[in-house]
Amino acid sequence: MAPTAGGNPLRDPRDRRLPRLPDASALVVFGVTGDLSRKKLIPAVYDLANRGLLPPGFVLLGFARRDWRDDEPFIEFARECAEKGARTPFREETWDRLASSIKFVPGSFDDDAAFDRLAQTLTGLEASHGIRGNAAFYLSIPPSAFPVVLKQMERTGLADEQAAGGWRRVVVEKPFGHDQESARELNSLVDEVFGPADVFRIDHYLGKETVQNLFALRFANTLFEPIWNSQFVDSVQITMAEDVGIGTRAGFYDETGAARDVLQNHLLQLLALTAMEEPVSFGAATIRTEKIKILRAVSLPTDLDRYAIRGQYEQGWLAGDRVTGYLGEENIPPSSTTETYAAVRLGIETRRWAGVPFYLRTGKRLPRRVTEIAISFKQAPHLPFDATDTTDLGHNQLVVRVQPDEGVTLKFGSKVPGTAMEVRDVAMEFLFGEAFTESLPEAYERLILDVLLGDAMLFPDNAEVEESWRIIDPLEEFWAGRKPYPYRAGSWGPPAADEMLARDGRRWRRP
Ligand SMILES: NC(=O)C1=CN([C@@H]2O[C@H](COP(=O)(O)OP(=O)(O)OC[C@H]3O[C@@H](n4cnc5c(N)ncnc54)[C@H](OP(=O)(O)O)[C@@H]3O)[C@@H](O)[C@H]2O)C=CC1
Ligand SMILES: O=C1O[C@H](COP(=O)(O)O)[C@@H](O)[C@H](O)[C@H]1O
Repeated sequence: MAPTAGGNPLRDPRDRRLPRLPDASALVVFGVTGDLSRKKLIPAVYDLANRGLLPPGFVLLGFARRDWRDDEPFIEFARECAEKGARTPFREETWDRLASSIKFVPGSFDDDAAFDRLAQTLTGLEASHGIRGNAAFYLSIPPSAFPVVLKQMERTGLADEQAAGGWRRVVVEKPFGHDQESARELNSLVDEVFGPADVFRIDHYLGKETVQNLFALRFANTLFEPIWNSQFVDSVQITMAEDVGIGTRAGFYDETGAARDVLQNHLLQLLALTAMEEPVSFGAATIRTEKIKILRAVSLPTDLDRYAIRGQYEQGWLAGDRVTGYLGEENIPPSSTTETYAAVRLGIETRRWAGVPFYLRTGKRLPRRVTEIAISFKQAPHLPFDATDTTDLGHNQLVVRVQPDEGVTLKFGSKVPGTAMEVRDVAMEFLFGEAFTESLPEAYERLILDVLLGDAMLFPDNAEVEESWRIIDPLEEFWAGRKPYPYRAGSWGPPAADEMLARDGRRWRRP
């Protein structure tokens, strides 16, 4: 058996399908009553328990400002979240097992005594649940609270592995900073309190199976590599469209906007995975090395006025329902200029990608929820057909559908049956749901498990985060003080975004 770089050479490759079980440990969730925790984290913990992927001696420890004197109300709260949000069926047997390892500590982030109680509770879990000093701290809290919670952990020694006698890790939610400078400050604080190897900056898009499939598609096949470059690729479009509005997250969203919320992280990560070179092996360091090279090579258009478009939704119709405009949403100031849509043309200054535009767009209240990467290939250099109009012919396209309808589509020209030599585009489809019996796990299941296992491969590092802000900061500076273009809820964004592509002789794909 050939040795694999970075892994155990004696390991049978088939063993990779066997589940890995983390050490006995506690997952401490700050902000456990918040939106993310209710909808994603608690259900993901339940799903992991249901799949038998949590170790004996696992504890879920919630920290929040609720007047819950003992564990019971939190256990009830967590049960509701699991029943509502879990992907796998709700089973009393799984729940009973999990419920016996659910704990709660009430407190506010500025309350020293609460953090002291948290530290004591963790120490006590050694005797009651045998967690061996292992704990991961998940900061599912407003980004403005990251520093105070990190400082509390430093003060109480919660991050101190030697004192704990086990591992200590921290998971920091996005957005990581507000710009490059604040990201740098946060990076130095978090790396100082925990040590760089114990910091897991989460970007849940990397936990999606369909995003990881980019590695397989690109590096497990010979088919695509020879054409994955500027000689054959005309352009790349990365779309993350949402039909939802801002929901109950007005305070967070109005301070953040679409570019900081998802362009800086999810979309730039998708760009990096699409464009990066093959890593020498599959590990955190090697993958990060390739991603950072791409992020460093990203260039912004000189003409931001034409190639960086942002918008804000106005009232409109979605799936037959009338929906309010952004300025009419609860708790949004009527004069807000925060964008809910952003589109930009980026370049990648490398030999492989020189001259290939990467168009990125994201928006709320667009017609449907869809995330995809569409790679458009150049037209064949010669078309031997007697057709009057060949402009639309033979633009092959490979579309990686991240969600929904997870899969890959290959578009190519085919002869239309009949006596004439008429060619029309057809599509060849691969659907995860049809090809595999295994269902797709939620991103947070995979990422929480990886944190407990100490596997940082799917987590961006500090350099990636800072480099991403290097790309976003000039956009934010350019947009500051300018009003976003309005667009109707239920439309595909402001007309200025269509004009941006039309200027280049292209148009957005309608997914
Ligand atoms: N929601 C989502 O879909 C996503 C969120 N994220 C990120 O996850 C993080 C959490 O987001 P989200 O859950 O939406 O935010 P929420 O505002 O819904 O929740 C924040 C949580 O933090 C608690 N909290 C706030 N201030 C304090 C304080 N001073 N002391 C103690 N607890 C406090 C809140 O408690 P209380 O209820 O008492 O106010 C609540 O439990 C953010 O960084 C966000 O950017 C990332 C991706 C998606
Ligand atoms: O990070 C975020 O992602 C969600 C969308 O996530 P998805 O997995 O459902 O595509 C987005 O709604 C939110 O604004 C953003 O913070």
